[in-house]
Amino acid sequence: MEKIIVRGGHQLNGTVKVEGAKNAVLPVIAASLIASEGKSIIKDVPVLADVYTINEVLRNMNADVHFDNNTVVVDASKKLETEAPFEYVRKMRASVLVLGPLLARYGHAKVAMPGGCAIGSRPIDLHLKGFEAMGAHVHVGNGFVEANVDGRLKGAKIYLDMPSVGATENIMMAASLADGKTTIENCAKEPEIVDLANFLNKMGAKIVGAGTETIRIEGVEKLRGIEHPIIPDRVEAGTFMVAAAITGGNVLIDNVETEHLRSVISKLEEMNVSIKEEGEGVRVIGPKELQATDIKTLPHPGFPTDMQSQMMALMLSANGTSVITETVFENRFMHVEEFRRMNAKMKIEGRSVIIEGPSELQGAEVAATDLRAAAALILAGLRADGYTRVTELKHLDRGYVNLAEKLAALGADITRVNDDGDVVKPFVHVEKADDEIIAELS
Ligand SMILES: CC(=O)N[C@H]1[C@@H](OP(=O)(O)OP(=O)(O)OC[C@H]2O[C@@H](n3ccc(=O)[nH]c3=O)[C@H](O)[C@@H]2O)O[C@H](CO)[C@@H](O)[C@@H]1O
Ligand SMILES: C=C(OP(=O)(O)O)C(=O)O
Repeated sequence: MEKIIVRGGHQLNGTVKVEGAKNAVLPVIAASLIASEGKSIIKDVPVLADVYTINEVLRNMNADVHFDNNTVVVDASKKLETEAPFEYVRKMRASVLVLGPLLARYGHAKVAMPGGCAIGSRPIDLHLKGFEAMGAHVHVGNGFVEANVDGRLKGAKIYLDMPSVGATENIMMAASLADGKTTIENCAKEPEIVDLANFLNKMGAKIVGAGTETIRIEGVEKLRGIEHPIIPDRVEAGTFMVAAAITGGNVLIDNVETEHLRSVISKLEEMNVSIKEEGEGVRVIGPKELQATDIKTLPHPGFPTDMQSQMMALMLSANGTSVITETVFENRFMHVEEFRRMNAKMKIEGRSVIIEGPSELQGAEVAATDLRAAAALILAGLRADGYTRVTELKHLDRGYVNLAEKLAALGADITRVNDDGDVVKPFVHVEKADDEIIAELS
């Protein structure tokens, strides 16, 4: 089993570049299934396990997919299969995002039901209600969800009980090819929704209002492949901001859209971290003493749940009592037990965690419980006394490109090793054939 070994106590200095956003590229690749003509050329794609997984989902449906040089090219113009089996959905919930495009284009889609995961139960009822409102028959049984429609989907007025990112994306993709107008109210406003709408509009869709709480879509008869660059990853950027802050370092983080990170920047500033825009990025300087603060996760533009565990790592080193309240996912505190192994002083009360800082963090063997927890444990390791060994790196590889190597380049004492203690490169090597990589992921 591979692990990352960090020895704390090194200030980070230098420049690091942020990759394209995982949560933007996955829906965009899924949306490329909708193009019945031409190729979709998706640029600035991060080399992540999740990207290989979604590419495999598409290949399995008979689409031609090539991934090289941070570019994914999808040709979905052939007749496609309309099913996604459990082996992919199990690895990555975002596989359900093929439902909307397939249903809209072929009138049929069948995808394994995603189960819960380490952060909560994560149902897809809002996606399905949206499809039903557009005239689809949805059947859930034998571990699959199957949706059918005779002819085209019909435009509809859809109100989401909560602003689900995935439901907004799935419905927006389906409505792009529906007959008539669709309105999605109380929809998600995340930057990744805007990126997907921009991609679809370039393909010929008619979508207005993405980034606000009402999206209006006028369906068109067909969409064609086009070229599109992916927005920078705001969560990776936020993770490096915390890395600079927790080590009292001075790091220029390049390729950052500060507008997407307002809530994170504002909280870091409350903790005495200095953040200044510089060129296409931000310079982050950690203070001598971090100040405690409180955060509550909320849909965008509120504080993102995907930065909750990294901020928890930072709060452990802050002076005073900090409170984190998680409102987006019901169970995203699995990392608390792992932090406790590092001598963290904190307790869970309902949906909140109370952190009495500063904790004298000690290196320990810890296991990543989900993707962001993996990053958070590494961040805590940058500060802790002695060696921290982080296992279960399959979570990390879903969403971070070369995190250990990027931190090492900034001056961290960090390596990734295999069972024999030999230093390993990250699991993905662009020069390898896709099928070799898939074999490693399985
Ligand atoms: C690939 C991707 O983009 N993943 C992101 C996406 O996940 P994802 O799209 O799965 O998250 P949602 O916004 O849909 O989920 C938010 C909340 O709504 C609930 N819900 C959602 C759909 C539904 O039909 N019924 C329902 O009850 C979920 O259980 C959760 O409690 O947004 C999350 C919230 O910002 C992020 O943490 C994830 O990183
Ligand atoms: C929860 C996350 O992703 P996913 O929805 O793909 O599980 C995440 O990116 O932190």
